[in-house]
Amino acid sequence: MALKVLPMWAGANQSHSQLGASCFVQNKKKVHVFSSCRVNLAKCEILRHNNVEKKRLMSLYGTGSSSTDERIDESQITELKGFHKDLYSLPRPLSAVDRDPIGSNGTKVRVAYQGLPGTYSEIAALEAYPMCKTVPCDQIESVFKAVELWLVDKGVLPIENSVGGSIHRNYDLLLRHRLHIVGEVELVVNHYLLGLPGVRKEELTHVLSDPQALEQCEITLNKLGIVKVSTEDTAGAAQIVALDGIRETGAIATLQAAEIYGLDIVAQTIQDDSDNVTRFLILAREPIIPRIDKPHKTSIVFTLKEGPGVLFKALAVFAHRDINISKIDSRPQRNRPLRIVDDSNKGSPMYFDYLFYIDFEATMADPRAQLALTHLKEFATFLRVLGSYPIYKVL
Ligand SMILES: O=C(O)C(=O)C[C@]1(C(=O)O)C=C[C@@H](O)C=C1
Repeated sequence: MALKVLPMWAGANQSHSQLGASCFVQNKKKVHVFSSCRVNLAKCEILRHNNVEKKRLMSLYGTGSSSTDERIDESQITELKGFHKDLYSLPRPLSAVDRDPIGSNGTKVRVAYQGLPGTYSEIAALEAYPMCKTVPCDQIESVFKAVELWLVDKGVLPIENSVGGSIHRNYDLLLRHRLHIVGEVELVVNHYLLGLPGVRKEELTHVLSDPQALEQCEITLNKLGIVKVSTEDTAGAAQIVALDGIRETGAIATLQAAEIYGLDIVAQTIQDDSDNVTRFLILAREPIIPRIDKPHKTSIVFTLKEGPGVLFKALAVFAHRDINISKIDSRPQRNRPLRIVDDSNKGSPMYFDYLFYIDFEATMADPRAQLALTHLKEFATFLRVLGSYPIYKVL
């Protein structure tokens, strides 16, 4: 078999693992990631095709499995983790491939998202890479694993909403994994109330949806006196309504979900705030080379030593260099250890009083940003750059 090495590794050591990994990606045309039982029916043909390829690659790289299951499940992900182990301990070359993640059409890029087809996350993936192949995952954790294990190129993560604020469990995942933020997308989220064909709003007693979506429609739903029930994602809610066939149960989901699962639109724009915007991050294995010809932002997370005025000092490192801070968030961690991965991808539990997340408007290629972070390190007990990426602008 002819090995084709990805340009990403040019100039780096061409170890067996690197060649293996490159080959793995090059040959793996179609992938699908599920860690448990929810299979996306619309993608079954991909699974069938992929299984043959997967078995061939696994036996080729000594990770052989004779499983007849067509899905890539948790045990296979564990096997593949061993296979990629060496890769993680190597120095990370910067990627020039991804110089312009948002704006290029993203042909052949495979982007993982949580949920079934028709979620807002899938729409965000297509906004970032209009021609990409979207890959549904049953859990947000599987999105991270899919990127880490080279099953896909990118992952999409909802991170904050104009009504609900930061999605803290997703921020925690950023720390537990060692992926890099390479882009962001801001999506205007218009929620639709969906029901079985012919159902009227007055008939609905229960509504299913993702917890964030339910929160964004809380006032409207309370007025209607409808009982809210959480599901994994909005499209999953639509699928349950379609499969269960209970007239009294509706779903809050996208217009796309109504079409995919054959539901009627009972009401539209049902969010409490008409300017309902969710911000998504695009994650990748490698950081991008920050450009200086486009406005960028950098996301960091840090913890501080105890003492009076330390947060003031931390913010001053940016103010002194005229760097605008576009977001600041803190997260108490007092009694809860957080498993944090370091550069060698080894995880260790750490206790913090507070984690501070900051987005500032400069790239890591900007000397002002480098000086600010060097200064911050003087009193930070922990500091990680999550990524430098172009600021999303609505055209
Ligand atoms: O369930 C979905 O459709 C998602 O993409 C997730 C999600 C979120 O968790 O914030 C994304 C956008 C909306 O804010 C509602 C739900």
